[in-house]
Amino acid sequence: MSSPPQILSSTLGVIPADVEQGTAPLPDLVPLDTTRPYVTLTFAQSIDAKIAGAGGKQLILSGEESMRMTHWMRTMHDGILIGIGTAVNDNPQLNVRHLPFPVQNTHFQHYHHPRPLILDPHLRLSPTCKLIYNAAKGVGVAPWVISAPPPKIEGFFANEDDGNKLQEWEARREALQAAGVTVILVEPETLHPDLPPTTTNLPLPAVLRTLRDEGIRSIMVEGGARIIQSFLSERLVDALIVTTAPVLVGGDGVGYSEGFQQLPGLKYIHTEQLGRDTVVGLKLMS
Ligand SMILES: NC(=O)C1=CN([C@@H]2O[C@H](COP(=O)(O)OP(=O)(O)OC[C@H]3O[C@@H](n4cnc5c(N)ncnc54)[C@H](OP(=O)(O)O)[C@@H]3O)[C@@H](O)[C@H]2O)C=CC1
Ligand SMILES: Nc1nc(O)c(N)c(N[C@@H]2O[C@H](COP(=O)(O)O)[C@@H](O)[C@H]2O)n1
Repeated sequence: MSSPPQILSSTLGVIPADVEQGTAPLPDLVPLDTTRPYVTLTFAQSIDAKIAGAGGKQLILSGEESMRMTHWMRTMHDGILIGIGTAVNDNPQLNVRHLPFPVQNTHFQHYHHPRPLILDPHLRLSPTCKLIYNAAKGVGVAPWVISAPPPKIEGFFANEDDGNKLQEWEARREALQAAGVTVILVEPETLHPDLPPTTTNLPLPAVLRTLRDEGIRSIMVEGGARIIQSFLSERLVDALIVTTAPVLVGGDGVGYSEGFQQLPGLKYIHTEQLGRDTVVGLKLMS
């Protein structure tokens, strides 16, 4: 597959004729709400709708052809967003290494690589992860971590433990920044006072607005399970491209469809068989 498969042009749009395949994000990815980036949600699942094995074990579900389709899709977006659960569990690279080697250039310089964006409310990303290592070696784009400000310590309730937590948070932020990561803080929504702060999800509308303000016009959301649930149930999906591999994972595997309240209105666009996998594209109803 030396050019992007049809599922991508049918669902997302075509690359302008004067642009070499894979070298620039798609210019026509414009959401209805232009205060946020265009969102393409994409992942690979088994035929029993699991995205990982028991205990979150990473599974390579995509075959060679559909994996290459995913890497073409990565070139088409400004950013590639995952949750910290995936970053910690999979230690991913999020680059486009499965694309064909260009004749006259090095692979990394030739293609457009999306900026990795990690939703990480508690700064759990390791400063020695592959994303940071690759960027330091010049074979990856430095990730941005989207996080929340540290818990506020105020007057009467301040104690030594709170002070230590704040120092630890500052140390984690400094370590990430020293490793080349940009840390962006988004104010979390007001929590119910009885809820522990660990239950915080970053508010996606504010995250997306912040990313758009920082120049990110399109993102590909790759998962994992909780991130997929959040984007679908908050109806923040412009396109959905799902690869289904002909395997069964079983009841212990990780699914993504619990807890949906409202779903985005998506219309069917295209199905393509890539090797043994079936890839389906849907788009937001206009
Ligand atoms: N087959 C596929 O295509 C893919 C499979 N996977 C698999 O998914 C699994 C990981 O999924 P999961 O554990 O759910 O982790 P996620 O990658 O979905 O990350 C979830 C974490 O992101 C943080 N977060 C911040 N804001 C939000 C928000 N608004 N909504 C949801 N989460 C938010 C929270 O961090 P905190 O806990 O710090 O508060 C949360 O726990 C792995 O097993 C991985 O292999 C992942 C991607 C693709
Ligand atoms: N398209 C696709 N197919 C699979 O079978 C997968 N397991 C995933 N996982 C996602 O890709 C990330 C790994 O990326 P790198 O190979 O390290 O570049 C992984 O973390 C998931 O987000 N995707």
